[in-house]
Amino acid sequence: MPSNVGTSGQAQPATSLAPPTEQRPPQRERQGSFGGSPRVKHLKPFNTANIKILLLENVNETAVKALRDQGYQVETHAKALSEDVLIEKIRDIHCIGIRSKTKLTKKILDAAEKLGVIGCFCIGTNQVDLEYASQKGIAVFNSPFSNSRSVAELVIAEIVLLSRQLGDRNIEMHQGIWSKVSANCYEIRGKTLGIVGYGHIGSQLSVLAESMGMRVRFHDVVPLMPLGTSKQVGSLHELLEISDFVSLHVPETEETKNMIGEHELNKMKQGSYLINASRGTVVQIPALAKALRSGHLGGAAVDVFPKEPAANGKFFESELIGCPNTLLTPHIGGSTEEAQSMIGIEVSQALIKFINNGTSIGAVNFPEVDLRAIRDEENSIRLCYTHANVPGVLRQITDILSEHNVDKQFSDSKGKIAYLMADISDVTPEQIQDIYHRVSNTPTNIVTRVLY
Ligand SMILES: NC(=O)C1=CN([C@@H]2O[C@H](COP(=O)(O)OP(=O)(O)OC[C@H]3O[C@@H](n4cnc5c(N)ncnc54)[C@H](O)[C@@H]3O)[C@@H](O)[C@H]2O)C=CC1
Ligand SMILES: O=C(O)C(=O)COP(=O)(O)O
Repeated sequence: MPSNVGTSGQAQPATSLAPPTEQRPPQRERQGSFGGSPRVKHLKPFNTANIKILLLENVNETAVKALRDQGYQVETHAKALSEDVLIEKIRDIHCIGIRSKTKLTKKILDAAEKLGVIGCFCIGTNQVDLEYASQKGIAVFNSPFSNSRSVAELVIAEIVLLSRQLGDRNIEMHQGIWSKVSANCYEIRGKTLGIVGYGHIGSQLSVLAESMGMRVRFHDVVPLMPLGTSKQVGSLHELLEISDFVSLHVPETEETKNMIGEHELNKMKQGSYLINASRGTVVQIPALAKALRSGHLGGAAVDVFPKEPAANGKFFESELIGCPNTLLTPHIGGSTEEAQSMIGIEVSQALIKFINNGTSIGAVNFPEVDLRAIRDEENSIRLCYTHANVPGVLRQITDILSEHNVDKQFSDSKGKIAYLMADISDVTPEQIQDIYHRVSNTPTNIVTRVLY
């Protein structure tokens, strides 16, 4: 992170922590003071132009604008970068924004010398080594539901398309073939939709499907409130056996990898349909291709693949190409103007709050910590301390801060790490330097930042 946003125990020069008044950011806006409530300080890093942000995979303009408006240096790329280029680029940056394609592995994160925060401008965070990121004190944010509606609408369309074999009819017409058939074409009214994973997308789909007259059943690993007249069933196998359509909406985890293979496909009804807009690894593609070619399944719609091309125009290969009544889409479930614009706003705001204020609310791999606004006083600071979650740390911090006026403090832990925020008033530049130096040199330090 930038000069005043220290990393891993490296003491920063005094000037970077306590700039002279004339070097401070312009006087910040002040919050309205109903009933004489105290003015609040809008924290900002010392020099926002020092903060370098790399945005990949065509992250929406709403995010680019919001981040540039903060004064950060923002570099954008329309595509994912190759591993070699990414390793080079990530070395020097403080924040990276990605979508579902960029894999932030241990190797890549190890190359990132200053990285403090990652923004996934999508729902899935499986492309990031979350545990390793937290060990390195890197917070990861995503957009948990801004594209859920777009995915649910796509699936509704696919249910109708599959049921009427529209994909195949469309291909035939473009080849000049007139083939008017009604055999094995159905209305969706009264058919059973089986949803696997009844979270944001699955439950939204449930509501839309019922409004089209479908009967909805779902399977999830946790008991959930069924919406409308839908019902949760006892097991995945039970769901597969009773459904005319099965739609997958689970995250990529160890448990969901290869969740649908030959055995599961055989459990599905003769002539039923499978839809996968979750993650490519959830379905075993050779088994699905076999079930489609044999006619056991009536069709499938697949939006996500175990291996996806890195960019538009690159070659796509799959055993599913040419299978009957099979709709293949290039991972566009969340690709609508509405979703991308909302995601851009939501994730950029989370990144700005973390960089400027230390707020980790909404982080997927970090303890969620926030403090009410800091008092607008010249000599007040906010300490943000990410540390190993072991006994005795708070005692050390209390010792260091005991000579100062701690206005408020909050800390929380998640797994192996913990995160503490403390607002301290009436500190001189020398004292700020001393606090920073002592805290960042504690044996449990992962990242220490001082904001003002
Ligand atoms: N195709 C696309 O463009 C998009 C794909 N996605 C994918 O869809 C996934 C689901 O998204 P949301 O609904 O927002 O997630 P969510 O987290 O709201 O819901 C996921 C649900 O799956 C359940 N679940 C987890 N493991 C399970 C298992 N083994 N068996 C049954 N249920 C299980 C969870 O309990 C949860 O209720 C995302 O993780 C992402 O990978 C999301 C957005 C766009
Ligand atoms: O939101 C998700 O998890 C998605 O899969 C959408 O990914 P994308 O932003 O289109 O790369």
